[in-house]
Amino acid sequence: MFTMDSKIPKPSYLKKPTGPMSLPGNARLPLSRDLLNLPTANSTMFAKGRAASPEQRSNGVPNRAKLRRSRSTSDLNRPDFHRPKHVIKLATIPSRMGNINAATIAMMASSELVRPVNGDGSKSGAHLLRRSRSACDIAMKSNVSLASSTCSSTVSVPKSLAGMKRQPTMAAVTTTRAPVVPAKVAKFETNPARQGTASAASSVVQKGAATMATTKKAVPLTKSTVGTKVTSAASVARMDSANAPKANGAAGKTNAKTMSKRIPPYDYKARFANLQEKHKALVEKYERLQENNASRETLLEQYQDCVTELEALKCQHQAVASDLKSTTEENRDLKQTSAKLSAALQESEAELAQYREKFNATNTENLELKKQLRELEERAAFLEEENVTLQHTNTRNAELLFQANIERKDLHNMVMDLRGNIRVFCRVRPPLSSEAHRIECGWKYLDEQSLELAAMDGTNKRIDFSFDHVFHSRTTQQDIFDNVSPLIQSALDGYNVCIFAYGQTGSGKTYTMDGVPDDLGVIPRTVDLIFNAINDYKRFGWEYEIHVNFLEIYNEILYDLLDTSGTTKDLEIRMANAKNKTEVYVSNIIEEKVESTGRLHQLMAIAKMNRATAATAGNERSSRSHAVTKITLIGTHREKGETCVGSVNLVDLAGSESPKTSTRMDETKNINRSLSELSNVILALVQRNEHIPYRNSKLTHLLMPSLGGNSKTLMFVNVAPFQDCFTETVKSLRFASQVNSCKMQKVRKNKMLNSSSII
Ligand SMILES: Nc1ncnc2c1ncn2[C@@H]1O[C@H](COP(=O)(O)OP(=O)(O)OP(=O)(O)O)[C@@H](O)[C@H]1O
Repeated sequence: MFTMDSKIPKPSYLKKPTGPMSLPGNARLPLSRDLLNLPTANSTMFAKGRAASPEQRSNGVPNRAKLRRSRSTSDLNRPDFHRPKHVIKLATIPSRMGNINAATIAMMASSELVRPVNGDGSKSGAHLLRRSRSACDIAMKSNVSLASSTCSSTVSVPKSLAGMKRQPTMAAVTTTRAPVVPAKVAKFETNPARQGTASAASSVVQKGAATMATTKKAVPLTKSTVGTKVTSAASVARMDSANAPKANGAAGKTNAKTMSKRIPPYDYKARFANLQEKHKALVEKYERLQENNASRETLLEQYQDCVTELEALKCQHQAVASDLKSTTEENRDLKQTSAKLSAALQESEAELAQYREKFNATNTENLELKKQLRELEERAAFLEEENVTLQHTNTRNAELLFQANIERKDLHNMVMDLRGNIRVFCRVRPPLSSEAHRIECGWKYLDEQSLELAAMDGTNKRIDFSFDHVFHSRTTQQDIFDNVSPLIQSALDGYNVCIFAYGQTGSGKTYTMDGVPDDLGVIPRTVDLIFNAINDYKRFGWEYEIHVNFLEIYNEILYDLLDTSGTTKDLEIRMANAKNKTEVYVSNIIEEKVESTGRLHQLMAIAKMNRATAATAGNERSSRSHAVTKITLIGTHREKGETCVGSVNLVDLAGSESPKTSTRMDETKNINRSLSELSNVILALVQRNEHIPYRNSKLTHLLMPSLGGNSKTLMFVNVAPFQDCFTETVKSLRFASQVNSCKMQKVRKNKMLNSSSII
């Protein structure tokens, strides 16, 4: 039986194995007898009890030593079993311990090639053997768990493996877990109880290969590397599985021999032979282990390569992770941008929808407008045709109107001729409020053209006068102008018109001609009428230019009333180069072209300020000069190529004054003389004398074109209503009555006359 504590001396050539098989520190290998007691069927064997020894089976007498060992072995599974404190805890020994084949250890133990040694090198006692057997049992049991733990640690402890690459000691071997896994699995393939563990290990290997394959998908591993790993793991598994039956077979043979043939202790020869066989088996085992170790070193190198490659893959993984992170961030930014773009797109779509609605509305409106445009175009075409027709009609009507206007002018002139080329209007002014104390003459207005003047001096003297029109003291300025305006119309038709006021000082001449601001006289009303008339004449195709000058004759000297320079100019009345020698003009006089009523009124105000005035017996502000306002009207009809030039001479004569009452005799004499010359000229015209004394005075010379021949003359004879003016009144009325009775020859219209030659 087992003689682990045999006293047989060891052969000298049997030495304790050193080197790769030596155990470090206090670690020890289990004895062969312990290994022989390992359960071979299943782990429950320990629970069922101790296996019977051959001695027990043969004679039933138990060996006490065996019983103690058996009990010790079985005690491992007993709940009340207590492990000695100084025994090394084999559970913490790395899996390399489990790589030692049980049969090999048994052989070593039986041949005492390996004996447990304490730390001090002394042989262990019986209790150590018991512990060794128990430890071996535990180691056997722990192989199951170590198998899985080894598999699980193949990846998690690569560095420890790297450090123990080439250390054949048990400690180094035990830490080299990853390559051992297949061999361990192979060792237990013969044990049915451990086949499950082996298959689990195989599955672990397959899982490892699968993991590598998965890693290949995730990380670009080289195909050859993965294949080498898997192949190496599989080869180790195959190799160990191939070796395991041999080792188990050797151990089985030894056990069988030991169990079948008991070598007596004294049979040294047999024991030596037995030991030789065991030695031989151990040597073979050792060689196989060397081979396995070499393969494991290869595996370690491959593992190192894998680790290196794994580090590279980690670097790649980090790079890929970094790329993934940046890509993720970029993806996030792109998502944000995409969200913004989506929102903007939605807004744009909404806006587009609004624009489409507007477009549709506008399109509809456009269609409607096009329809209206077509209608308007048709309407325009129709109106164009109608316009052409109307233009023809208008042209014809314009021609008719032009001819009618000519006829009207002729008729108007005929009427004027019938009324007389020189007409006389008599106007009696009313007494002023300040003149209530003055005695009036007896005024009896027989009709519109005659009156009876009665002296209120007690003589009862009555004198009848007839004129073209008699205006009593209550006659308004408008009534006066209504009777004057036909002559202004004649001026627009191309005739020379002269309107003057004759009478005693203070009789109302200036009032009649200029008027007062609240009640305008003939001259301003004439200006307004002219500008209104030329606007109407535009419809007949006539365009008019208006030229104006203001002249004053004071003491037989000519003055320009528009000259505000203060210098005295030499104004001379000169004859125009004309056939009839009746056309005159004034040299060096300012003649302004007027285009508005306002401007003409402005010039009239300037002339009025420059006119000489002084107080007289009959007028506090008497006009002591003859004022002549000349308005020249030049009409042009471009279509007909006709031009007509007319003029209006508006004369406010200085008032005649009795020398008895005059304080300025020279002035009065000049005034009275010029008025007398005017009377002579008019009487000469009336009497159709051959010689007309125009040149006897500046006034008659200036008015020569307007007093005879081509002219229409209107004379206002103004009289004061008072008895103290009776003599001067009768004198004026008699002169006027004489003028009224004269017959002037038929006048002719101005044609194509030079403005400078017309006066
Ligand atoms: N028809 C009238 N109605 C009311 N007042 C009038 C009328 N005629 C003249 N007068 C007033 O009589 C006064 C004298 O008239 P005005 O100055 O016109 O006389 P005259 O003939 O021009 O005198 P002179 O010859 O001295 O210049 C003025 O105060 C004027 O306002």
